[in-house]
Amino acid sequence: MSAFAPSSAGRRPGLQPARNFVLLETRALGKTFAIGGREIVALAEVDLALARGSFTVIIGRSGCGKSTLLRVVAGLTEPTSGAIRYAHEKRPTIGSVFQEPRLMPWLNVEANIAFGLIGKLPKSEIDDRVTEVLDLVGLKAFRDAQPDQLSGGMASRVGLARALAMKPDILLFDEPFAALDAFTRRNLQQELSAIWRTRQPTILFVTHDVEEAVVLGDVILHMSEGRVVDRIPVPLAHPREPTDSDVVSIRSRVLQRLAAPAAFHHGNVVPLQPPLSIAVPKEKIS
Ligand SMILES: Nc1ncnc2c1ncn2[C@@H]1O[C@H](COP(=O)(O)OP(=O)(O)OP(=O)(O)O)[C@@H](O)[C@H]1O
Repeated sequence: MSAFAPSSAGRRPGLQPARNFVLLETRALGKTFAIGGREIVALAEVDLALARGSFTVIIGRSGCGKSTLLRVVAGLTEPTSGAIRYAHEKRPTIGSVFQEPRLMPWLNVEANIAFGLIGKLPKSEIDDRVTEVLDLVGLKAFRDAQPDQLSGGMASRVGLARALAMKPDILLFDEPFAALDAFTRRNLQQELSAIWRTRQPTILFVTHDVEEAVVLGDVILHMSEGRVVDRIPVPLAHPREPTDSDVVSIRSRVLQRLAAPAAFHHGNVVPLQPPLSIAVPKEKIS
């Protein structure tokens, strides 16, 4: 599809203002499934705009369509209605990270990470990429380890490294840290935040955890019944700590908005007012 201008100010909550170049945009995206003769509407009408280098977090109740949206954006499932548009002729490359790292048990860490690159790059370049991403996720010493020799957190890091090694235009995360203990989860959040700050990938991240959403995201989209019903900017500088007073205060306001999203439906989006002391990073979506 041909290049398109960044969308104008959020017509519906999933769209964002036109300050950054939009890499991928969905318009009225719909997906229905049939189960036993019954029609299930997983996505009703999703508008979403991913600006290059943005970190968008999706939260919402179980069954509201988050994973389906990721699958449609990843090209793993065809939408039933609506459209996905890209900034370039070519579909952006997309990497996915799931709750279970889905490593191949018969391959060691290096081979798991290199797998998707074999045949696409010369061996020396693959080796360099593996070294680079293992360094990023702090697992250089485990290059030769087998998956069953890793802890859950280490396996998650390998899953993240594998996605990073592909250097995709967009990284999709489906509750990647949900199964981990609080300490490992916090470490991985910090590592992901650092990787995002240094490499600026475009990220779409699904979580049930509001604190995680506020610590990581530039913008939080609330999904309900297959729609984006609220768009909440998080205009805080990175890195963020869960205990930062600004994070705590935005988290509690997000929780309030989750409880009463109707007031913010359909473009009637009221940005959270950050305290005056908060530095709003330049180049970020407001
Ligand atoms: N392959 C499928 N076949 C039939 N129905 C499906 C399929 N995938 C998803 N659904 C239905 O679509 C709806 C949305 O599911 P989805 O997995 O996207 O929700 P979710 O928000 O990711 O939930 P959770 O937070 O529990 O992971 C649900 O009603 C689910 O039953």
